[in-house]
Amino acid sequence: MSKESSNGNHQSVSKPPPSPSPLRNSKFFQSNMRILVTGGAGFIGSHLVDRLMENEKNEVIVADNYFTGSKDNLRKWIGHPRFELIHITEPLLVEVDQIYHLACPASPIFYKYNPVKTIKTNVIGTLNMLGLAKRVGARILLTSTSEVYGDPLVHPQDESYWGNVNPIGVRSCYDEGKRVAETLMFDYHRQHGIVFNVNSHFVSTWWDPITEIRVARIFNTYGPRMNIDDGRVVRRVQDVGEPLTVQAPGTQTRSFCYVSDMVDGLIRLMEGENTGPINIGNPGEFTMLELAETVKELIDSEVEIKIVENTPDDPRQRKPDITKAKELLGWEPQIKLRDGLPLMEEDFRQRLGVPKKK
Ligand SMILES: O=c1ccn([C@@H]2O[C@H](COP(=O)(O)OP(=O)(O)O[C@H]3OC[C@@H](O)[C@H](O)[C@H]3O)[C@@H](O)[C@H]2O)c(=O)[nH]1
Repeated sequence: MSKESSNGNHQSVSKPPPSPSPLRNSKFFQSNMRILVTGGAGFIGSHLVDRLMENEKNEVIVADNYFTGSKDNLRKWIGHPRFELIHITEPLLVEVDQIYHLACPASPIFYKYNPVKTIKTNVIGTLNMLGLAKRVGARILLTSTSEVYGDPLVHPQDESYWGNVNPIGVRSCYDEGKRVAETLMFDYHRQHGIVFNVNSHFVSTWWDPITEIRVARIFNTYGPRMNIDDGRVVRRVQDVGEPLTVQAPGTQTRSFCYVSDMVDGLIRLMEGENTGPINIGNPGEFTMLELAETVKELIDSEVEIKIVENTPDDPRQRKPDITKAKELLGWEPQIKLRDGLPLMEEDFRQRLGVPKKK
């Protein structure tokens, strides 16, 4: 807000800052952090909720439409006094301090199933969450994706790379959707709360703070609680009793991050001082054939590896440069693929009721 002064410059108008809720400062009410997690019933979301709930000062609200997530993932928190679960597809009116915005189908088979819904989730969903963040002054973190790099021509990918995305391809509902979501995040950040005078000098507007944003570009993630029907490669190569389907040519690469490492990176980003975008992923790079061979070696030595047809626009290589995450967040992944795969397999066997192979 600004007004014209006698010398023609815009001056900031004095307006008292919003006073914090009296309850927050009361000695009987600990200053809890109220955190919204969209997509919190999903694979990464539910692990994030577990970690946030471990802190007794946090109250967690999950908003999910259960398209790919499941209440089952949050079983242990349902009914907890610091936890709330909302079934939602529409704009949301809540008072929160932080928003982790994860909601979006992430497996290619799911996001390509209803591409219009996918892009709407990324564009309209992110706009709604930014509107909420702005209204209540919450810090918002977007889980963007390594798919913003498309079929990358730079390897490994660092955050300064603009990507190589087919804007009209079958994956673009997700890739371009996330790219727009990133744009919205930075536009809100730049636009809101900044007032310039006529000489283009910045005038601080402490009562209307800049929307605080955090953008994580997350790379392929795996671990317990992935949807049984997820269809992503780490899930598929663990289909008990089924051949391991490797999509041709099998030389394409991915880098797989265990879910607990991912959650740790997201929380560090949220709590830190950097907007990002920051790559969160494990730089250990494998071809899909190497992945299948590793599963064969660790989990089922008799399983057949079958080469099947690939899908359009499949990125040929992907590996995060995590220099920024290391330097700015003090983060790097701890769990190697060889250690994480058996943990994931154990979870799948338990959920499917399948005995361990001798
Ligand atoms: O059964 C399968 C499935 C997939 N694949 C191959 O495995 C590779 C990885 O495919 P996935 O379906 O697991 O996931 P993608 O890497 O293509 O996309 C993922 O990227 C990062 C995230 O943001 C998303 O989770 C997702 O879009 C691809 O090269 C694919 O061709 C197989 O070889 N066999």
